[in-house]
Amino acid sequence: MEEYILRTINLSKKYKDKLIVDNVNMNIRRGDIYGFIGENGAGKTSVIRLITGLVKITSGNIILFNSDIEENIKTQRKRIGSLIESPALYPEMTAYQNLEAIRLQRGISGKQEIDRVLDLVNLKNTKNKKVKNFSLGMKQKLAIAIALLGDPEFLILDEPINGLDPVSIVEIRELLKKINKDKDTTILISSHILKELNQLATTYGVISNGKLIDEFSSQDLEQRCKLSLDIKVDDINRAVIIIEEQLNTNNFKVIKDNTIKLFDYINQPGKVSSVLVKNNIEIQQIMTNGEDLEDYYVNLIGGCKNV
Ligand SMILES: Nc1ncnc2c1ncn2[C@@H]1O[C@H](COP(=O)(O)OP(=O)(O)OP(=O)(O)O)[C@@H](O)[C@H]1O
Repeated sequence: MEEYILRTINLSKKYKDKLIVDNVNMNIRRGDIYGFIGENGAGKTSVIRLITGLVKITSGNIILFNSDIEENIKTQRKRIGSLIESPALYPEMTAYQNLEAIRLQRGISGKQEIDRVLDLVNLKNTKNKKVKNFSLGMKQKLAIAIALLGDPEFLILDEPINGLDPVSIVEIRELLKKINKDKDTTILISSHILKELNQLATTYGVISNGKLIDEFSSQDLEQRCKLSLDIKVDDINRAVIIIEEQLNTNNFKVIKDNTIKLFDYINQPGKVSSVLVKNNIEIQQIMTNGEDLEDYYVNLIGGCKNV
């Protein structure tokens, strides 16, 4: 049976009369790297704040580690490590001192935990450097190290790669993959840049105007974005037989409107149409189809280019 780390049931948040999180049903399984995508202002941070208990739910429910009772959820939240917006760092302190202060605040035992997280985020060699002299990338890595203190089972990162240079993005991506693989840490990571999540996420949730408009696995996404030759014909049953017998392929599926989605012969529409026409099949339309991830996302959220 699948084990869910988090499910939200019609999760909603209203500010004044405006519903900014609108009946969100989210499903995150153990071991998922859940890419939470949405344009600016879509509601990603608001959902994350509801999950982590920073703001009160207007209506709906959260099931966290199989628990949906408010008192238990409070306890279960201790199993979460989170980075939400920029954390308050002590600028006059080093990375080590910042982590030590937070370790003590949170009551996490063992100083060796600091070395562990500093090592993970590759900040061990910053020694006496004060945080005020850190680059944005270093500060972000320190923020992730803070979220990793105590080795949480569920890591929630709100836009952790925002504004980072490409090298830091790759580093953080590799780090997240590593802890997911080594520790089976479940990760929820939000971004408005689909391309960045694409190399990381195993599951996606897409939010737009406060509504979770889609949730799918990376395999689904690959399938949905796959290139195909779409052929609309008058007689679908015969066309299928001809494709199987004369083009020797069953790498296709029949979709709506008498259309066959053929995943072979993509660059040979002439060959496919001539075989069908020779067998008296009327071709009403033939076109290559397929989207890259960006197109897919833009289409999904209704043509919003702000991604
Ligand atoms: N405390 C608040 N009071 C009123 N409106 C709010 C509050 N917090 C957020 N909002 C509104 O809720 C909407 C969603 O904001 P949110 O920050 O969750 O989006 P987001 O997807 O995280 O965007 P971004 O990528 O820009 O961070 C926005 O329209 C925002 O103005």
